[in-house]
Amino acid sequence: MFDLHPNQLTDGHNERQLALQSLFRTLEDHSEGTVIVDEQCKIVWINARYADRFGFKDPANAIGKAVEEVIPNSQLRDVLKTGQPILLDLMDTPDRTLVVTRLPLKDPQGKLIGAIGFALFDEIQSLAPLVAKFSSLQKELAVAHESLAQARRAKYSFGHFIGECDAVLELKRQALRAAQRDAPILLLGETGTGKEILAHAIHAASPRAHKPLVTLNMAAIPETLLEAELFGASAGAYTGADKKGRIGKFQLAHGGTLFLDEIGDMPPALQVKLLRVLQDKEFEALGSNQVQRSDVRIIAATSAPLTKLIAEGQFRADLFYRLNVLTIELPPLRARLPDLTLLAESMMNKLAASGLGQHHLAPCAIALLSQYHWPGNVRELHNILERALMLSDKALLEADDIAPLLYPSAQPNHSSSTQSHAESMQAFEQQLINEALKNGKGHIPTAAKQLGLARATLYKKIANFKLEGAG
Ligand SMILES: Nc1ncnc2c1ncn2[C@@H]1O[C@H](COP(=O)(O)OP(=O)(O)OP(=O)(O)O)[C@@H](O)[C@H]1O
Repeated sequence: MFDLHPNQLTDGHNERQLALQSLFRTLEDHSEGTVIVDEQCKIVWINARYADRFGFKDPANAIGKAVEEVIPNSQLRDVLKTGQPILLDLMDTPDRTLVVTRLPLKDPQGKLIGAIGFALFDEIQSLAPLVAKFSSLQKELAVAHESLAQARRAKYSFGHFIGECDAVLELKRQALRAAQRDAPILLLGETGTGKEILAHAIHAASPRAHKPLVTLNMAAIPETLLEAELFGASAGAYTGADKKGRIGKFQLAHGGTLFLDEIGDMPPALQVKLLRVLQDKEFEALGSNQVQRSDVRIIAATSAPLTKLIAEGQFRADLFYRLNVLTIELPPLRARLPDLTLLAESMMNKLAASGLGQHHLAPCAIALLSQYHWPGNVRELHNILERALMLSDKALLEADDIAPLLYPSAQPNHSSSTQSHAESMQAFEQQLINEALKNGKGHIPTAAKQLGLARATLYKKIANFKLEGAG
């Protein structure tokens, strides 16, 4: 195909020139059409075959015309604008789709002087398997994007936050007002008081509602992975599975809201980086020095005593002041007992729908629940009711059905009647911890939450008891 004579190849000066000429001739001979335009995108040359395809019997009649007057869907003007080739593309013509290549033409000094287009072939059918695969991959991608977007929408609105007592109405008023602003929000409250529901509701009521809501729980991710989880990692920042790089939660939440749960557990080094994002709206991915802009609204939550953590040097005061702009305190369940019946009935309705049968609470059961101190708050109420429903067939639950679940140690335990008070208490605590670990499938932060204990306290207790499966 390349009609170079072997002697000509030994001439180093001519080699490149000959190769270029030969390449052009080969493409010209074997393509369906060739067109060359000048820097104004006017046709300076078109071969007869190509001109004929567009209704010009004599190619000379196409010369001097703007390329689009002859080839309506030509993109050669884009090549002139960008100076970049379009190596492979599909172009529709009135009778068929062509596979085309478009290249910029430059003079020896590199100045753009025009562009050249080749219609490589019109046998689009030969590309059918490739095109079919491409369109099926595109469809799969669209489905995956949709389900990801679904996962990043708010799951709860203010309607899901059950409660009508004065404290809760005031809480909802504050949250609704905060939703309209763009400053960070800090949600404070004991474990199980509904901070996560409220974060979702705030996002759903904010002007960012149609953008993603992304959540990261600081206590649930090992410290070594947190930075990449939050800010992303550039390719090569890692070895192993993540060596391709990673998109961080800040990028995923772009335009929307980032909910940072258990902010009190954020490692000090990351606190500095978060502070910078809050101040300057800038950050860099792990292993990259490229500065990225962040348009993310932060909602942070914690059940930890932040002021105590600051005093102990575990939480930065400057970060606290940045976060502590719109602060909302969620009251514990024991401070909103008027809502207990409403909460319990709503939970029992949901549990009934999940197949546990419709139950109600007798006044004596409600009185008993109202006396309890609820260290695990609304989450604990849900657990107690779920267990009561599983254990009883009665439609109307009474105090006797609930008491053993609230105060198991108060129940007679004949096998341990010879134990001292301290031994009984220890056995009881061990049993509680074992149960929480079982419920949480060995996950210590989950078990700690259920028990209303700090993680560090639970670790210590487990070490003392030498519990099996503490994981
Ligand atoms: N006001 C409420 N109405 C209905 N359900 C609630 C309410 N508050 C909490 N819950 C339920 O209690 C459980 C715990 O709520 P959530 O996770 O929002 O609490 P949290 O304060 O974020 O807890 P933690 O600090 O342990 O993460 C969830 O199942 C939630 O649905």
